[in-house]
Amino acid sequence: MDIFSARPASFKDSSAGRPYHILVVDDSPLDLHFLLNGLSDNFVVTFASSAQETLCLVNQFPQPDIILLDVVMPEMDGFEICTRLKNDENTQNIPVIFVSGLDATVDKTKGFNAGAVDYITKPLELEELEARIQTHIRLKEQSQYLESMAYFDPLTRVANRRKYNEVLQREWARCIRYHHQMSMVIIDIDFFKEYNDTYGHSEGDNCLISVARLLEVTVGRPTDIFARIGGEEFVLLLPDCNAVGAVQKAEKILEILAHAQIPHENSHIENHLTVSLGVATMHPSHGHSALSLFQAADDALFSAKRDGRNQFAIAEIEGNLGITGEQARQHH
Ligand SMILES: Nc1nc2c(ncn2[C@@H]2O[C@H](COP(=O)(O)OP(=O)(O)OP(=O)(O)O)[C@@H](O)[C@H]2O)c(=O)[nH]1
Repeated sequence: MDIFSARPASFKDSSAGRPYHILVVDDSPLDLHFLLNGLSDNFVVTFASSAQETLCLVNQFPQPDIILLDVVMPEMDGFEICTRLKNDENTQNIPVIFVSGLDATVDKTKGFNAGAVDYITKPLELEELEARIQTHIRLKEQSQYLESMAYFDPLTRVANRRKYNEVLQREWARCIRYHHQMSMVIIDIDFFKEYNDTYGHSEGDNCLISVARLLEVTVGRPTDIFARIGGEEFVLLLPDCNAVGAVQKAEKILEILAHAQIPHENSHIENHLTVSLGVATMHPSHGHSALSLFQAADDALFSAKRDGRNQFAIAEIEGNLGITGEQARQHH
């Protein structure tokens, strides 16, 4: 789903461009099978009759949009299944509705405490069930939409500084744990003030969008992130990446921009748009914050600007934390 596209005007238009997928978990699903046949064609239904089958199906793509979960099940009851789904970051956002013959308040409360969004007692009314399912899917889509708005830059649609900061903190901790290196490349457009002055602010905006589209492809792994962290400043964060890999990324970025030839007649150094880059690699450790990696890359960026722009510079980091520029060049 394009996170910036308008939300569906009516429930008929699934934002995923397909019918919504309901996973029904029930050890004796015959009654439900019969009832759910009456659902509109906005939905497709899959059945699971055990905890094991459920935990397998929820991790298959595309994941269910919603789960209808029975309480009384052999081996593992519905409360336990729900708790497991909510404790797993891959499945915690799938809304769970309990569907049960147990109508005591204590059971309903237990269901909500396990993380369910609703608890419906049997016998079921199809119309009410469908209305509740629609409401919960809509609420989930709205909260997903709001969440993505908070994490993406509205102009370029790449991750914003907030998202970058969260990923940086998380990946820094992970690299400490596994003794992996982490690299960062800060990318700053050269003479962007002149670009705006020459072509106008609106063309400047379009230019930022073009640069984002061109450079986001340098993200190679699911843990990498490309973000806009300032007006004309982007960052490529590369967990589990050594200095040689980071230098290769910086070279690739220079190559992409040289190839794109975005006109910039007042750039002072070329007749097309260029960028300067600061590259840093560290062995994350408890004694240092993730900010030290950013600081090192930023200092390197300053050197690249000072030395003439349209180039990268590698951070010189003292001690056993960092990889010196000389080492990176030799490996390369
Ligand atoms: N169009 C547009 N311009 C922006 C945006 N954010 C920042 N800028 C402009 O980017 C320019 C950055 O200027 P400087 O920091 O002087 O940097 P520069 O001109 O690129 O010079 P060097 O970095 O030294 O090569 C300023 O003119 C800002 O107004 C934006 O969202 N859209």
